Amino acid sequence: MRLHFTKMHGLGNDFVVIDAISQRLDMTPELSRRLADRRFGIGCDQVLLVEAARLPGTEFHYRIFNADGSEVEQCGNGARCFARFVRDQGLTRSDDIAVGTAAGPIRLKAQPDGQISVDMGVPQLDPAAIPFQARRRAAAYDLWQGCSALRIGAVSMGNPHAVLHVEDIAQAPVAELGPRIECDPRFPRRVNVGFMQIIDAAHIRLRVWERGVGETLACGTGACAAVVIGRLWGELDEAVEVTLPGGALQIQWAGEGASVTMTGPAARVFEGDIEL
Ligand SMILES: N[C@H](CCC[C@H](N)C(=O)O)C(=O)O
Repeated sequence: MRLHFTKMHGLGNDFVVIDAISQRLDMTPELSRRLADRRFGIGCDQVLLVEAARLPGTEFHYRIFNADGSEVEQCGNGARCFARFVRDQGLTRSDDIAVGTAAGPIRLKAQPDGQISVDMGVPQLDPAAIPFQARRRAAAYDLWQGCSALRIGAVSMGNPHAVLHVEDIAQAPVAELGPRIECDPRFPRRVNVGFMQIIDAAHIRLRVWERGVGETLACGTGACAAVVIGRLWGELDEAVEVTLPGGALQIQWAGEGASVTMTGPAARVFEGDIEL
């Protein structure tokens, strides 16, 4: 079976994007691992499927698979690439595209400068919605005890995120703490882990250990999660520039009950066919 794909990225967080409307595709964890494999497949952080709409009021359905084969609820950088893909492929002429995801509908807006703005929905802070095991909701939680005690924020952007504060992003223990927190039993569906250095109230630097992938060059939902937690900690304004290793995203969040808006680029790298 031959499968046509487009390789894309959002600030270096890279994707294999597949039109699963014009191509018949039964995606499995094994197939998504194969496509994501950087030696035996095409190579990417996530595989994104463009499917026919399932919800009234949406134009498409958007599915996301991590490199480890796990299907997940949301991907922010991928959403921007999704918008560019469906417009470039002529699958829509809209510049304001409603898309269904496992986490519910999101809105993708093509900006005149070529960037894409995404309404990422309202962040969920109740532990049960993240999900995260805690007796009650709090702006910060103690993870682990004793000398390895950590203070984290926890939030869902449709997918689960833990956020911790670091003094120097370059020295952040991403490889050491990322996998340990990702698989901590208090996160029953595992978790993405953001390491945030606050530069000032309108600018942070961020590195993210992504659930199911490892450290990526950028994480869109991670940038949203970090701004939400930073605001809850009273340290960030409504509009924040988030600088990740792969580049910068603009995040806006007016506060509890409001949607988070993310704006940034989406790039096409190449198209190809793979024999399966
Ligand atoms: N690793 C994430 C999915 C991709 C998120 C990221 N690539 C983004 O841009 O939001 C998870 O397991 O929830």
